[in-house]
Amino acid sequence: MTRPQPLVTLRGIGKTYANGTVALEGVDLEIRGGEFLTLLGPSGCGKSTILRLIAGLDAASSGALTRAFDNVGAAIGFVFQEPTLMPWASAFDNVFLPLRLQGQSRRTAAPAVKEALGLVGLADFAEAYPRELSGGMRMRVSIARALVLRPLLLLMDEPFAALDEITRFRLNDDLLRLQGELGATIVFVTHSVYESAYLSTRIAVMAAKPGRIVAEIATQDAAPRDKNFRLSPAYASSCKRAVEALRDAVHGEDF
Ligand SMILES: Nc1ncnc2c1ncn2[C@@H]1O[C@H](COP(=O)(O)OP(=O)(O)OP(=O)(O)O)[C@@H](O)[C@H]1O
Repeated sequence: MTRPQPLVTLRGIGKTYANGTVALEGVDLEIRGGEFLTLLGPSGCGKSTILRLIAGLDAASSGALTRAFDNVGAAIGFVFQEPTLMPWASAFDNVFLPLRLQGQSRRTAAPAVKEALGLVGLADFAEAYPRELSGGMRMRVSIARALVLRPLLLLMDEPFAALDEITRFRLNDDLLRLQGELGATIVFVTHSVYESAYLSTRIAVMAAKPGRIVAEIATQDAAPRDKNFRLSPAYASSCKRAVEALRDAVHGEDF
């Protein structure tokens, strides 16, 4: 059986910034349809740089990056660590933005905007302003804005890092539910071993100086992600493998 073509393929990717920082060297990575891939690694190992290259927000210095789709703007949704909402606009208008930029009228876009807000549990908060929402709710609006174009691929750069643990757990569950409902492929950046082990079907562990991938951990066969999963041996085993790979990755440094 032939494997389906990956959505995005990185081959021998290097990235050196203008100031000489070698952010990535020799990165080989395939993003496969339907997977939840986490990039896990210490600060500065190039996780955000990989997302930016995949999204076409920056260009690689060497190697080849190929995508199985053309319209990058419509096919990729991006969620950043900060919700980056327009403070003067309602939740509705924030989620409407990508459709507005496509030239849609508010009235034409309304069903899609309401659906996206509904997907993240904010159907009743369309008219609320960011200042009226909690941190978790603001992040939900940000996710709805990324989903409103129904992207093939969702790139998420430490989206829950600033949230408290309980809110983070809740959003982790919501994200898995959303992925199941939408069938989206997700590439997720985190520093957290626990978050990576909970969410992913595959973890790419990275090391810094230069940024590179040092291990891939498949967690696909772990038990279903229900309320007991965080207490399960499968989860503990994924955490252990990720900790060991990270320890090897930062060998010689404090861990
Ligand atoms: N525009 C830039 N110009 C120069 N150096 C940069 C630029 N962007 C990132 N870097 C450097 O490239 C390296 C990788 O950065 P990147 O933000 O991709 O890492 P990261 O793993 O996402 O880090 P963090 O977890 O702290 O967000 C770091 O050394 C960073 O300082």
